[in-house]
Amino acid sequence: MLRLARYNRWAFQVKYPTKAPSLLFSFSTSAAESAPPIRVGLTESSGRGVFASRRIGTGDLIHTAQPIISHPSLSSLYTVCYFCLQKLPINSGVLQNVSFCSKRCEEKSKGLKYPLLVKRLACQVISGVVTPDVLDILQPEILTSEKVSLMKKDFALLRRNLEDSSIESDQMAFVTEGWYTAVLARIRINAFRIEYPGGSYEDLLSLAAASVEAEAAVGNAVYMLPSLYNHDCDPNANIFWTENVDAQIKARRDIEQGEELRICYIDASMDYEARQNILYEGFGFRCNCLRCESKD
Ligand SMILES: C[S@@+](CC[C@H](N)C(=O)[O-])C[C@H]1O[C@@H](n2cnc3c(N)ncnc32)[C@H](O)[C@@H]1O
Repeated sequence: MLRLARYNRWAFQVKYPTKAPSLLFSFSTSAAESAPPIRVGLTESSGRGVFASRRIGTGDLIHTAQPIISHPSLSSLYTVCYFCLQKLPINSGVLQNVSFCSKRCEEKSKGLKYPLLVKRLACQVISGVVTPDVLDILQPEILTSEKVSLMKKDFALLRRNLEDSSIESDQMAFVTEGWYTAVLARIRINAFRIEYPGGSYEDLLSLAAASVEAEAAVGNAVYMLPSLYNHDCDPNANIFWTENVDAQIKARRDIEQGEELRICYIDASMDYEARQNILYEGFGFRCNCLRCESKD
């Protein structure tokens, strides 16, 4: 999970509903027939969380999820579809100069190409795909006043960028400093880094190139339901991507009804101190999982 956040004390006014979202879930036919075996509820000490509503077996697909917003990483701009992040075909060793894998993806993205999730979201709102408050339900990062000042500079750039694109002022009336910081505060702690499992020769080549450029991810995306999963350093569920931006969540072991489902936000092979530091510095919380409580 991409977590760039620093979690400091600055009273940030947010709309933060506790109602579970009911949109943007999609369910595979191999998952439960009608609804996934989960419910969203309150945990004792980690805010909202996702719980098993019935027993789930090891390896079961719990649900899949489509993103609210996504964008390719800069090194993948021309190698994956700009909308669904699926790898683009390679033609005789030369990458085709296309950015969408299909007409459908091109139409769904309305042809818009912006490198940042927040700009992408602004464009989606302007083109009527989503409403400006679509991310309000997600937990925001708590921002320092210094961070907000920095964001304001970026905000001015975004406004200028939209004005330069000849977008009518009433169409972008929602693009205020308040909207920008609130959206970014959510993106920063809820965006996932999308990496595909390496397999083919091309995958290995691009992985090698990516490690030189320190960017193995094909892109980033924000989802609704997956953002409600809390972290565990020994998780009982995994989130992963196989060929495009659609996420899959699977059980890593048998899970009893009522048990909280948790995924791992970081590299769980690190030691206790390193994990705690990364989770605190980057994600803004002290991990309360069993593994951390026993300082393993
Ligand atoms: C992506 S959100 C997860 C959903 C969140 N609990 C909510 O109510 O929206 C990440 C936030 O959940 C809390 N959290 C997640 N895992 C945690 C853990 N292992 N220990 C303590 N807090 C945790 C932290 O506040 C963290 O910033």
